[in-house]
Amino acid sequence: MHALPKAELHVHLEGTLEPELLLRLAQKHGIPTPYESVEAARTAYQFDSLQSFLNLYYKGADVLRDAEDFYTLTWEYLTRAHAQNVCHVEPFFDPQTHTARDIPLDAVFEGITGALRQGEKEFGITSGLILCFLRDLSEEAALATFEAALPFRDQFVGVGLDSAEVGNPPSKFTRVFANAKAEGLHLVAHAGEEGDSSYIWDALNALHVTRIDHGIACEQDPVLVAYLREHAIPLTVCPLSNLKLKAVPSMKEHNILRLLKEGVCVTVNSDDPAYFGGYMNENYEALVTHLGATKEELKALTCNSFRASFLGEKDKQAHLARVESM
Ligand SMILES: Nc1ncnc2[nH]cnc12
Ligand SMILES: [Zn+2]
Repeated sequence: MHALPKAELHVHLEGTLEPELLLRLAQKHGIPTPYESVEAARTAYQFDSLQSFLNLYYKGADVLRDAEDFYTLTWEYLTRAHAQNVCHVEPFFDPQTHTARDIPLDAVFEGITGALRQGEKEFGITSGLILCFLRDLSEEAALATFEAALPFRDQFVGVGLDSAEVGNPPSKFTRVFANAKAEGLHLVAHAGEEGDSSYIWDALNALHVTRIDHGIACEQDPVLVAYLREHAIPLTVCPLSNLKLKAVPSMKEHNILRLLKEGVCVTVNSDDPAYFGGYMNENYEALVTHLGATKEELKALTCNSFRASFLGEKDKQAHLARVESM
């Protein structure tokens, strides 16, 4: 499993901020931190809901101030991903978390894409960056963010939707997703994480996304499960995240392998690994330990990660052939 080549399609770069780096950057910028030590930070990372996590996650992101910080953040993530045989990544970032603090967008892009380029050069990790809108903010704010990001259009391949789900349905963002589609961008959205299956339908029908982030609530609606299977709409599932944020009561009750058996294109991802206690391999390991995932199932999940990616057909086939040969 460790040796299997994998693609990661659901990871928030801000969620890869390990306590060690958080403290280092706080010291660099002379910012008081809410944590006295790495241990204190890890102890504080206890959540009972998505919102309780987001409160700490946005607070942590405050230490990211300049291009060098975004470079280091992304580089450290890529180094960990490479050590776990992740060979393609489609990471998210939240520009509004940074522009709200007057961090210029060009510093954010410069740092992130500089590291992604270096990751391809040094590790051979290919990537496609996804710009996420914060759904608890207005669509006007998302539209302004999208306009501001257009000068960097060649540095991202898609747009997504994240932050507090319940009460912020995808259809709130219909216009900005239509604009992104007109720009030829890929469309994804978090849906059915804490929200019910109606959020997934809404993301499909109102935003026309081609991939759903999380999506575990689809099981509430058998018609939706059949739709996802028949239209080959992938789900980027994040098992450890779902456990930590109590989207599932226990790992034993996680539905990822049930959905795999039902023919849904489910994939394994880490979401916010610095906060949820594991990167890609720890997420796969949880499926072996608690759900008895077999080698064939692990291979099917890694194959799905390439099928569900925004790689070109030739690259997908090359990766799939490598997995099949193992
Ligand atoms: N799991 C998650 N759900 C929604 N927004 C997020 N932002 C970072 N992680 C998230
Ligand atoms: Zn997420």
